[in-house]
Amino acid sequence: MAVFTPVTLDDIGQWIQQFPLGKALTIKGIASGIENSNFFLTTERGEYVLTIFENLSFEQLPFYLRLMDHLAARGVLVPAPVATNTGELLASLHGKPAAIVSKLEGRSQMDPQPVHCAAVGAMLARMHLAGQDYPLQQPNLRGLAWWNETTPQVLPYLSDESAHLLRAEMHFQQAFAGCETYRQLQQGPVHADLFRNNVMFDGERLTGFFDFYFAGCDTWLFDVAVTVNDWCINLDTGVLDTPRVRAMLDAYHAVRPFTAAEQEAWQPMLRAAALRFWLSRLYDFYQPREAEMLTPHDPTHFERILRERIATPAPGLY
Ligand SMILES: Nc1ncnc2c1ncn2[C@@H]1O[C@H](COP(=O)(O)OP(=O)(O)OP(=O)(O)O)[C@@H](O)[C@H]1O
Ligand SMILES: N[C@@H](CCO)C(=O)O
Repeated sequence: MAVFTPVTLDDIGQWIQQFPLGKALTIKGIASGIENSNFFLTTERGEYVLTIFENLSFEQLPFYLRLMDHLAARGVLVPAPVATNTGELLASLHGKPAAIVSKLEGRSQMDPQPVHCAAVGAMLARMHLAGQDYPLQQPNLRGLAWWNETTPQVLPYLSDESAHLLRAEMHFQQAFAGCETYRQLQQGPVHADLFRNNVMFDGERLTGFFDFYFAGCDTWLFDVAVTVNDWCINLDTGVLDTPRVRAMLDAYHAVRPFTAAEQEAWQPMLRAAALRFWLSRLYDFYQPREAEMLTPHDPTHFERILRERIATPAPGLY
């Protein structure tokens, strides 16, 4: 469990009054999650999720919360932040930024079938389109600049073979990010971490995307690649499962058709998406933060996926 900042009902008795939610009735720490402290909160008005942000600042957070607000207002299924009585989406709790968002129904689908992948693909395309007129700008903070900064910090811990792969892939991705095809890719706000544990389903019905705290402005294709690399693979080998890949890409394409530049960039983008999570998992593994009972994710999973994407071409976008 990772509740970094404990909160009791007593702590929030007064605090909750700044929201139009009535009295707080129950609060319960949520066991999963490695970035923030999350709680299920029941008030007189309903069920919500309270998040205390452990790493993001008051300056950084409006980008994420206003994005969720923007998307929710346009019918994309995401948690809607609850504004305070003075219209703020953020409040301070135990000296840290905190927000209350609506609670999504359902649970994560950790063994997705093509029907789930299709629902995710269609909603992802809707999200990209709905984000087009989002006025705030923030780069993907886990993009190429962060990879450049992080690579030398993790290289000393790697075997020769893995270090060679990391160096070679960084060269490849630097060239890719500078090429003409890359420049033609559509960009906008992206989720950037749309793994199975960040989507809720009620049976086959998608009820929402959540955990937007890695979102930023990046290519839409990067978002698609991150999502395919988690939803549409054999988890033991990293090999893509064609029926799930097709279901996700076809459903996306039906809402927001992929472009020729995106088709050309697809194979390197799948590698970029694998590299991003290999690097962040290496970083978390070798530079662990202090946290209660925190288990870092396994970096070798994404090393395996990266090797597989280099070795085997993925099905095309369309
Ligand atoms: N809006 C929501 N509705 C319902 N459940 C939610 C919501 N937000 C978070 N949760 C629950 O809280 C858990 C942890 O949330 P979240 O994934 O955002 O945490 P995190 O610390 O950012 O973790 P990580 O980055 O590892 O995914 C989720 O697995 C989910 O069960
Ligand atoms: N989805 C990330 C964790 C951060 O949300 C990972 O699996 O490495």
